[in-house]
Amino acid sequence: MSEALTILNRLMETIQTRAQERPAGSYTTKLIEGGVGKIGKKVIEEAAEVVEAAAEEGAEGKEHFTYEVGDLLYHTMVMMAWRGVTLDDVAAELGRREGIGGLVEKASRTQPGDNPA
Ligand SMILES: N=c1c2ncn([C@@H]3O[C@H](COP(=O)(O)OP(=O)(O)OP(=O)(O)O)[C@@H](O)[C@H]3O)c2ncn1[C@@H]1O[C@H](COP(=O)(O)O)[C@@H](O)[C@H]1O
Repeated sequence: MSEALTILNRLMETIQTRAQERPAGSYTTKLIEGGVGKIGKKVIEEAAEVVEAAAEEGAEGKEHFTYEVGDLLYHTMVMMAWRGVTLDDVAAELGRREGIGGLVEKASRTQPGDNPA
């Protein structure tokens, strides 16, 4: 397994354990106990910060963008744990989509007479 996947798996395990055991003094516990409202607020906030940082130029901008993507991934993974969805579940969904172009998939959902987006 790549180093990146090892770290993502380890982080997910930590988050899932926090979600089960709810230790005091854990930020993950606070998020999980706040439910979809609290976690969702952070996911939206971090997504906006990712978009903002993506426009920043240079090596510093890239570093900031990478930092914000880390925040977004962490908070999305907390939402997954709260919802009982695993990394394997999401990977399986992405695997199911492999080879199906986005535009082809969209066309398959579009009914004749629909207003093209
Ligand atoms: N990867 C992360 C991680 N990434 C980001 N964060 C936290 O996410 C928050 C990001 O929110 P902001 O940048 O908006 O900072 P803030 O203003 O302090 O946040 P708010 O108080 O407004 O929610 C910060 O508190 C970060 O520390 C994380 N907190 C925890 N982890 C991982 O989760 C593990 C368990 O953490 P605890 O549950 O806290 O023990 C840690 O060992 C890490 O591996």
